[in-house]
This record gives sequence, structure tokens and C-alpha cells, in this order.
Amino acid sequence: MGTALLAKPKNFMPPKPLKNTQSDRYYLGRLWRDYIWPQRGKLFAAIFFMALLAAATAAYTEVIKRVVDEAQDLETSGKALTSAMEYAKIIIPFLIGVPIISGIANYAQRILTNSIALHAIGNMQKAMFQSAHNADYAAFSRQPTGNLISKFTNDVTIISNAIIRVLGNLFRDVLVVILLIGAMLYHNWQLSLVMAVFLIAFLPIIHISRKMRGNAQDVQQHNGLITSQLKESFTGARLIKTYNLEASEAKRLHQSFDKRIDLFLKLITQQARVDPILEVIGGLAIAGIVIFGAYLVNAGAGTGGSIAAVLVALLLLSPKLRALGTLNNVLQEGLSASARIFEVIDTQPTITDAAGAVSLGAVKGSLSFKNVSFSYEDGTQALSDISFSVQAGETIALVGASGGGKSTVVNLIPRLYDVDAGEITLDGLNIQKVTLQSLRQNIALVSQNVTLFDDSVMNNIGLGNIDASEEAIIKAAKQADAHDFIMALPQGYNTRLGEDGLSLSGGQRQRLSIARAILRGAPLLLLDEATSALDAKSESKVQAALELLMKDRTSVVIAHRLSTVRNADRIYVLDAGRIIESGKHETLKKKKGGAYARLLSLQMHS
Ligand SMILES: Nc1ncnc2c1ncn2[C@@H]1O[C@H](COP(=O)(O)OP(=O)(O)OP(=O)(O)O)[C@@H](O)[C@H]1O
Repeated sequence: MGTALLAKPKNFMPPKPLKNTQSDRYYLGRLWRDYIWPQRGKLFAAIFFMALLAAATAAYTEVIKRVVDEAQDLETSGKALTSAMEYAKIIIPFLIGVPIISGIANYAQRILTNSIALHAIGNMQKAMFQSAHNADYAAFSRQPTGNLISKFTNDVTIISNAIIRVLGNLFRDVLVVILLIGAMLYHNWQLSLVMAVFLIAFLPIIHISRKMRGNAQDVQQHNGLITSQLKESFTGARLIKTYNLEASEAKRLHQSFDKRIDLFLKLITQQARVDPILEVIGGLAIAGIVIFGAYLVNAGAGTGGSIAAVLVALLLLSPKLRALGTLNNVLQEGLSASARIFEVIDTQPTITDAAGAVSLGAVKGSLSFKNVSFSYEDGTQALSDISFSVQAGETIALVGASGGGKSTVVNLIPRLYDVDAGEITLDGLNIQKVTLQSLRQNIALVSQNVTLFDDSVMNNIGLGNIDASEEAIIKAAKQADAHDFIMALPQGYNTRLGEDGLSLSGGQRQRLSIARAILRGAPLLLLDEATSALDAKSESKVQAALELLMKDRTSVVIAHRLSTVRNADRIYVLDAGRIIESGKHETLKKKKGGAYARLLSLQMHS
């Protein structure tokens, strides 16, 4: 038997494909309304500096024009040093002033847009985390955890980049483009009109950009997959090592890493095409300006400075146009990531407080199941018409073959799932009519899969009751017979356990879990006994701690230890979601051909 109470939900379903039912406008509107507009102060400041930057960029063309024209004057007038000084006086303030303004504006707008993006995604992460934790327990079985984690890391990064790009491109670059085109027309309209021909050259780039969008999505999806695989691989280190699966795991991950290389290379290959195309087009445009410009100067339709100004404007313009050309991709990637994130944020829990739910206070602990039936989301009928009662302070043991429904019974008590039919009562009250918080306050859980966090021993036990004092925590540890081994750890109660407490033995982990439950002080105890073979000394320590914990509490135990079964007030044998036998150990074991007697003899012969 391998009951994994409250461990990873079973029958892992593949992630459902995202139903992207909302339009792009919806996601854009929501991003704007909920995450950008609340930071409007910063946004307006950013726009101001962007406008300043745009103006400074356009002013460069005027600087160049003056530099060239004044130099030409100097050359044609043939005057010496005094004029050179004059020239410097005119030119230098421009040459220094414009970059200073541009630099300050650039710095400020960059900090501001990044801050807007970071705060936006920070708030998204908070909302997403809140919703993910409030979601039904079942929601965690709908997608691999790695997928969910990837939304917190990869997807938010995509959105952050998109926000920075979109704000920059829309407010800064559009302004720069408008001002530069204006400057070009102002300096030499004939030459500028000829340049318009080169805009046609951007068509192939738009085509490439479309293709890139599909590939970028593939890369993102694959990143999510790698996160999942890495997580599985590291959390499953024990299984992998004992089953010698290192090579096959390495193969699996290597394939994924290789695929990532392929997908990225495909994307980069497309991106890389853009630059040479632009360079050739740029070269042609410059040649056009130089030739046509020379013609215009000869014809008296422009000065050398104005031709140079148009040339500079064109050079400044092309990266901006290019960025605007790929803006749609970035926006689309951002919107897809938003869809994935809003899906989590919008997940509504179905297991919630009913209208008028009452708060339970401390219960005595009598529990009953009345004609309870339950099926999982995928249709697996896990319990059919189950009824039993436990008086306050009694211990019942659930036994039976794997898949019989023991964990499901236990999962229904803290309402990790809600029954389909029938009712569960605690102290006579239907648990669906009391607040979730007060129901769970009355329940302590000790599972064979002890969840330990990367935190101190003190805080790990303290999770049982986050208001508990250090003295109370130490007292609970002593009662759970954990104090001595904790004191022997390098920093005693302040020792950090490392991820999932890997440095502790199975028995030690269980005693921490028992200490946590003792600290909780809840009258109803749900216990998934460990099946893992503990050595005799460790087992007897755990057993003693458990007995102390169960004393005076109502205990529902998924039982593996013979001693628990023997001492239970009643044993329920579950098979295919039904109770097929119940009674005391002494009675059931004598029942010829009975299910319990069979289980017992199986255990004894195994
Ligand atoms: N999250 C889930 N989604 C779908 N079906 C599930 C889920 N969890 C359990 N089941 C199914 O419900 C039935 C009862 O399972 P349950 O885990 O309650 O049995 P169990 O007696 O605790 O088994 P074991 O001793 O192996 O842990 C089984 O058919 C199981 O496959």
C-alpha cells in the first residue's frame, strides 16, 4: 500500500490547453487598467522625458546641419583663427548641450519605464500567488507544478519586456519618428520624399517578424516544459538514484536542452536575417541621398549641411522604424503571456465558505460521514455511499487495498474536495456550513510525506501554529521526542533544514511533523501512517510520539502499523470506494474469509 495523503494529487492529468477565450483587446485593457494606469504619475513623468529625448534626437540633425554649413562658410571665406573661434562658440554649446539633455532624458525615462514594468509584474505575481493558493486543491492536479512556476518566472519576464518595449516604442519612438520625419522635411523636402521609397523595403521585414512570432511562442512553451522536467528530476532525486535512472533522466533532459537549442537557433536565424537586409537597404538609401543630394546642391536646392542633416535623420530613424516593425511581435508575446497569467489570477475556488457559514470554535471532535459519495474531476468514482461515525476522542483505522479510497476519505474532511452526495459532520454540524478557516483550525495533519520548508527547525515546527511562542514550540518538540536530535543539529532549533529537509532521517522528519501537529493542538487528527521502513528504535520513538499525540484526540488513521490497527476503536476496510467490513481488530481477525483477516495474513506473509 502506498497511500500518499495530501501528496501530489494522483492520476496526473496532462495540462489542459489554454482556452484563450478573451480577445487581445481584453488583455491589453486589463493590463493597462489594473497594472499600468495605477502608476500614472510615473507614466506621465516617463512620457515627459521621452518627449525630451525625442526632441533632443531631432535636434541632432540641426546640430549637424550647422556644423557642416558653418564649416563650409569657414572654408569658403578662407578666414583663419578668429573665425575658427567663432565657429567653436556657435557649435560647441550644441554639441555638448544636446547630448547632455538627451542623456539625462534617456536615463530618467529608462528608470521610470523599468520601474513601471517591474511594479506591474510584481503586482501580477502577488495576485497570481494569492489566486493559486486560494484555488481548489484539485487545481494543482490540472497542470504540472513546473508549468505554474514557469508562469511566475518566464511569463512575467516576457510581460515586463513587452511593457518596457511598448511604452518606449509607443511614446518615445513614435515621437522620435515624427520629429525626425519633420526635421527631414524641414531640412530638405525634396530629398526626404525620395527617401520615402525606401519605406517599401520594410515589407520583407514585417513578413519575417510574423514568422518569428510563432517561433518565439514555441520557445516559451518549451521553456515551461524544461522547468517542469528539471523540477521533477531534482525532487525525484531519491527514486532516480535508487533506480539507477541517471542516464535515462540525463537523456530526457539532454533531448530537451537540444530541442531548446534548435528552437532558439531557428528564432535567431530569422532575427539575424533582418540586420543584413537593413544594412543593404541602408547602404542604398545613403547612396541615394549622396547622389541626389549632390545634384540638389549643384542645382542650388540645398546646402551641404541640409543634406548631411537628412542623412543623419535617416540613420537615426531606421532603428526606430525597425523597433516599431517588431513591436507587434513583442506585444503579441506579452499578450499570450498575460493570457496565461490571467488564467491563474482568474481561477475561482469552488470550495469556499457557504453564505451564512458559521465559525466553529473549538470542537469536541465527533465526526460522521453520512451516505457520502465522491468522484474526482476525471470521473473516477472514489467513494460510494460511505457512512461511519467517530465519537470524540476515538481512533478509527482505515485499511484496505490500494485505490480503495482511504486517502479520499481523509481529503474530504478538511474539504480539500467537497462531497458529491451525502454529508460530513463535525460535532453534528455539516462541514459545508462552517467557515473553512474554522474547520481547518480544528484539524491537524500528519502525513507520511512530511513537508518541510527551507527554513529553520523552529519555524518548520511553528507552522503548526504560527502564533506559538518559542517555548511552546520547544515543548511540542520535547513531547514529540524530537528535542534531543534537534539539539544535536549544528545550530539546534535555528538549523536551516535545506530544501525539503533532505538532511534528516525519515523518523526525524516524522517526529518534526508530529511536533507540528502537537503544537496545533487541534482536536481532530488526520494521520497517514508512514509505510517507509524505520529501524526498530526509530519506529518505537515515532510510535510513542504518535500515541501521545492521539491521546484525547479524535483520530482518523490510514493505518499500516499493526499496533495502531490493534488499538483502534474501530477498523473500516475500504474496497473500491465502499466500506466492506468494520469492527474491532480482535473480532475482524477471527472472521473466516473476511477481508480484514485476508489483509492481515497477506501482511504477515509479506
Ligand atoms: N486526484 C485524483 N484524480 C482522479 N482520481 C483520483 C485522484 N486521487 C485518487 N484517485 C482515484 O480514486 C480512487 C481512490 O483513491 P485513494 O487515493 O483514495 O485510495 P487509497 O485507498 O488511499 O489508495 P492508496 O493506499 O494506494 O493510497 C482510486 O481509484 C484513485 O485512482
